[in-house]
Amino acid sequence: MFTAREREREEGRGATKARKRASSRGHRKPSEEEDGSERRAGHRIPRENELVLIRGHGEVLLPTHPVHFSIVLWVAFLLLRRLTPPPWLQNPPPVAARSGRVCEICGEQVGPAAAAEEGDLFVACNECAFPVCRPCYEYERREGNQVCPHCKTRYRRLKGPPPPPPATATSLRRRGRQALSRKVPMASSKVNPYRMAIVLRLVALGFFLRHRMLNPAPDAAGLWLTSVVCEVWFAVSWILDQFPKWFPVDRETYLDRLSLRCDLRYLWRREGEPSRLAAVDVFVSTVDPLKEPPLVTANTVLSVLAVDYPADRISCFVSDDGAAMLTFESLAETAEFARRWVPFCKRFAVEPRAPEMYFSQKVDFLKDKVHPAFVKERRAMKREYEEFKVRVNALVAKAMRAPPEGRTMKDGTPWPGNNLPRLVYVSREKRPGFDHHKKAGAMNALIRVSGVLTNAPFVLNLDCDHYVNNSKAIREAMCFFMDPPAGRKVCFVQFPQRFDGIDRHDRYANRNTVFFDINMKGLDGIQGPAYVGTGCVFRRRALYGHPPPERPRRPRMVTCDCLPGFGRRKKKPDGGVAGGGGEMNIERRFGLSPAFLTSTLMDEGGVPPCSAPAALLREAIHVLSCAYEDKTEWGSEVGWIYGSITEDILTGFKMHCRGWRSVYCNPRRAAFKGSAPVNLSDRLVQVLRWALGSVEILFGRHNPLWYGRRLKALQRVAYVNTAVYPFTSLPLLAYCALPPFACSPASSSCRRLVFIGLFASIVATGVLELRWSGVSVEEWWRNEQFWVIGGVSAHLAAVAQGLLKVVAGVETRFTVTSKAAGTEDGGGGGGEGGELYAFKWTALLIPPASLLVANLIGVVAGVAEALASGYQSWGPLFGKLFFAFWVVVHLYPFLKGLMGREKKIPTIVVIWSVLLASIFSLLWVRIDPFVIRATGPDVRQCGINC
Ligand SMILES: O=c1ccn([C@@H]2O[C@H](COP(=O)(O)OP(=O)(O)O[C@H]3O[C@H](CO)[C@@H](O)[C@H](O)[C@H]3O)[C@@H](O)[C@H]2O)c(=O)[nH]1
Ligand SMILES: [Mn+2]
Ligand SMILES: [Zn+2]
Ligand SMILES: [Zn+2]
Repeated sequence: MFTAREREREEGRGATKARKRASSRGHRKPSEEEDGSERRAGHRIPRENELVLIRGHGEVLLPTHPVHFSIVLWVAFLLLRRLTPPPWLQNPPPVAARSGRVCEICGEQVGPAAAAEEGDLFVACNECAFPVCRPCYEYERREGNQVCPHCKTRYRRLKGPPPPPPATATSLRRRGRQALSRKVPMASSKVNPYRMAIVLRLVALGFFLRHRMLNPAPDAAGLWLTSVVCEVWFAVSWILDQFPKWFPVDRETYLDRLSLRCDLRYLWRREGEPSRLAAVDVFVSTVDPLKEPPLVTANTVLSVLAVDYPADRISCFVSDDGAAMLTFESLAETAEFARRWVPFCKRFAVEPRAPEMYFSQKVDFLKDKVHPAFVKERRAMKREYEEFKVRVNALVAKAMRAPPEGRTMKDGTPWPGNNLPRLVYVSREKRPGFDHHKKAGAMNALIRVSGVLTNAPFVLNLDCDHYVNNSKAIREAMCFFMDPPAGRKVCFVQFPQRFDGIDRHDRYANRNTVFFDINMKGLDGIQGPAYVGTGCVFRRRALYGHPPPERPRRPRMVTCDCLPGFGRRKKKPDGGVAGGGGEMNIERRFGLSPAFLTSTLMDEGGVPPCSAPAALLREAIHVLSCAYEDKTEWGSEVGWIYGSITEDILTGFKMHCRGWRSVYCNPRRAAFKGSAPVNLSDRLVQVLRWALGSVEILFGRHNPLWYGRRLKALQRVAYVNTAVYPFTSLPLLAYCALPPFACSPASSSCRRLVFIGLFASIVATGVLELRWSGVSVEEWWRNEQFWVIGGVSAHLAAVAQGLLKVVAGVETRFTVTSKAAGTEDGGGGGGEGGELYAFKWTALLIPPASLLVANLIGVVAGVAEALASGYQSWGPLFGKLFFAFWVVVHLYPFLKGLMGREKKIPTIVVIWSVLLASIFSLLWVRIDPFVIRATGPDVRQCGINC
């Protein structure tokens, strides 16, 4: 309820604060420092900390306010259906229903539950309801392997007839105690062959390396040694990548059961009794309104505010790291527009709830929507959104041209009512001389502010471009957190990153499906997925550096109005505060804000009821000051962890080290969607940043090789892989650059066998991996290609920069990726607008371009030479050609990216690469570092017996 003016009054009053604020900038001057152009020059401009609490109210559609409106509708719905819950509230459709209730073992009809009865069908497995007839079931229990053939749950003895009754509201309520989620191991028919292939590949690799080591080439020792070192490194990096994928799992959530536990009671709750769903603070980070257009952030915020969750349990905090007037003003517009948008979304249950994406969907929006008012409302809404866009874009235009007389603050009038989720704009203080720690610093500022203002026990973190695509996403996460025994050990629930607006063929592997659908599922079977920076719901306690609760307590068999193991714990904090607490300790840990310290002690979240808004606000500004974290454990033990620009990996790693587990949640409708860099240069810069962050982790305090007592072994392997993968770029470069490596190793039949075996096992693991994960061959291939492209450019640069940081202390920078505004250039699908072809010069383009040229020259020269010198040289040529070809096909998307739409390679790239390539080949011919000159006339013969 704070308007800008009130805020200024607040600030004016804080006399002590003003003293703390060093020197000249004692009061806020809305002058040229607000200017976008100055801000553009760099993000280090010291800014006053500012915080405005904006609260909107919902549009009244019915006598009740909008949140309750949907509930009222729902009650009516339930009553109409005589308390049979709506389909989405019922169990996930059992497999039986889908397959027509035919036994999956013998093909007979699945009979009735009890011999004497008609009606309900026999259900063998209470977990997944996989259709198995009673005779088959009996047989499986007596002589078979006694588990459900589908989900592998042990069959429980079914005494006599009682099958689970069909779902009714009453029975559902009784089942209210059931698990909210379930781990679904991959079908063993898919995973076991995969594991076998891995073992075979390991064996073949062993033979291959043994063969290579036992057969040195005496006349080309350098070449031989290099190749063996490279091959051993490739083998190691493969093992690091492979073994964490040994236990892949999927998960299933039961939103219906969650609803039942929380919403039904919410429905029938007494006046004033809050919902049972835990509160969630949503953090949205943005930094540069020019690269991250306000409309993108606005859409993300709108999708958060409209999420399918009780409004009083959601607060949205936007971190503006650029302290941009533009971001603030567009946010004020957004809050205003949300008053219409949110009720509309909830009333008609539209998806997604980011208006830009919603209105650009090319689907028949009338399908399945029978509500008579819908068409009219939708049209009106669309018009309003267009007007909103015009207003926001006008703000952007205004920000571009700085008025000479300086800017004035737009005055928000206080918004009456409070039916929307809270929306808070936060811009932390930054000053020269203070490291602001990039995104991690911004997130830590938000977690403190939110701790003071709302203190929800859960926190959702989103990048400004990652909007909520599935309005039930937060509920999905709650299915894991609120599951009594297992949920208490869960520190975060990570959703995969999915993207809009990527070109159809995903030329630069932006979707990252191999990572999100293979590696992450593998990790989920060990200790849990890594945190990837966005689309992640945290337990606040885990962010505060607490370890997981020690002994998981059995769920209490209690009356249904209590949530076992959740919310009613009356115990003291789990001794997480190092050394068991004490005021001194917790101050040293969290800093000197009494309000914040109090909030960390609130076991179930929330702020003390007596706190006055003005005092809270003052305290919120205090915890935003840039010196707040001095001599505290922020960034080292608490909150987002500093020291790497991939703060995400490090933050998740730290939690896993403390013994927490995380969960990977992959609902059918993607939970969140974001934008990815579209053109080659941006993509390379992004990959460079990630790789550099990894190198920083490797050289930092949190080296996964030894850090972390409670990290599981395979999880450690995965983190080691994350930290060392950029180094694979070195052998990769060697392999791509030295064609003579290509000497065919196949001369004796035994060697040939080893080679073929290796090759076959590589193909087999690949194919089987794709089979269990459902990733397509094209996606896999793009990933391989980009592994080479990124490897010989971005990863290489990352290794160099990382070493520079270690040796010379050169600080690393966070280059934000540009986000396309809206979906104009093909957003929802396609994305083949100008952006894809945009060419931006970066030095990262040089190495792959040189390699491309060198290998193309190699192919031509090789063929020419072979033609000149006759038959006998075709053998070795084949090997050379093979590898040159391998390099060229991998770099092909890179070539396409270079050529742009006009299919012309920019001159500068041509010059550079031809130069480098010719220097390189000259060196190669002249000096020939590896090949000791052979005696014969054929001087350029390769040293290895070929
Ligand atoms: O000083 C900074 C720099 C960045 N950001 C925010 O960080 C987010 C991620 O930046 P982006 O340029 O989109 O990077 P991506 O490579 O797309 O992001 C991935 O990788 C990052 C780590 O490198 C993670 O932080 C992100 O969550 C993850 O989505 C954006 O919301 C930015 O606004 C800040 O808040 N402050
Ligand atoms: Mn991003
Ligand atoms: Zn059968
Ligand atoms: Zn089953």
